[in-house]
Amino acid sequence: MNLKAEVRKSCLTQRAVLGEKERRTKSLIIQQKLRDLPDFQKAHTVMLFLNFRDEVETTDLAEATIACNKKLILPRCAPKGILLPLEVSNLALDLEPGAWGIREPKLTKDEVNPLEIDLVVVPGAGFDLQGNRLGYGGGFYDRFFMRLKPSTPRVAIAFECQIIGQVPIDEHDAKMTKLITEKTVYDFETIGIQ
Ligand SMILES: Nc1nc2c(c(=O)[nH]1)N(C=O)[C@@H](CNc1ccc(C(=O)N[C@@H](CCC(=O)O)C(=O)O)cc1)CN2
Ligand SMILES: Nc1ncnc2c1ncn2[C@@H]1O[C@H](COP(=O)(O)OP(=O)(O)OP(=O)(O)O)[C@@H](O)[C@H]1O
Repeated sequence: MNLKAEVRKSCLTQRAVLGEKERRTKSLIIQQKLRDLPDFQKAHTVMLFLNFRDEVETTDLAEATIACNKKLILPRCAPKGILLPLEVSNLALDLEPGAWGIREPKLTKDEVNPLEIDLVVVPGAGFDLQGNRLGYGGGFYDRFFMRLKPSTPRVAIAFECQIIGQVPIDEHDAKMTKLITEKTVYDFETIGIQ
């Protein structure tokens, strides 16, 4: 197994240790921290993801985004590692089980221009405190980040137990601007500015 795959496995094993109840409680805290962020409050168009497997739960956040009249964008996996950003206005009507059983927008939903997105909330298997991210190995988000405005915040959400000393990185791996856990908000933009 290569290094990324090995580290990914270890991060996912750590995350799986959390019980259902613990994950629910921590997820509520993380979602609230995200809602408190100026990046979120200022944003008109927010791209979230809907959780699968043992990820931070995000359904409440998605509902809240719609309820405060923001444009909600959710990703749909397309061939060749492409992520389609589709607009969702109703979680009960606009979704279907997609790739890997992830709740994804139906293909009939409108595709938005990535340049219009004000904030991207990012999932991941593991993170380090230099802002590096390890995903599931599809390369979906790294390809997608290249289509955003460079100034669009990329805010990862994860449990504290998914943080490791150093994420193995390649040239194409984009850094996060922030990472929210149940413990705190790590801000990687200010690094090097102080
Ligand atoms: N909730 C959520 N949605 C998301 C992501 C995510 O991380 N979380 N993604 C973030 O990118 C994309 C989906 N990416 C995925 C990439 C790989 C596998 C997967 O199961 N891969 C195989 C191993 C493949 C291999 O080793 O080559 C597996 O784990 O069995 C699942 C999702 C888009 N949507
Ligand atoms: N911007 C890119 N352009 C071309 N290929 C890319 C790009 N980003 C990633 N890839 C390719 O995609 C594959 C998976 O990359 P990587 O392991 O970094 O994915 P990941 O960040 O873990 O996955 P994800 O973003 O789907 O959660 C690698 O083979 C990598 O070379």
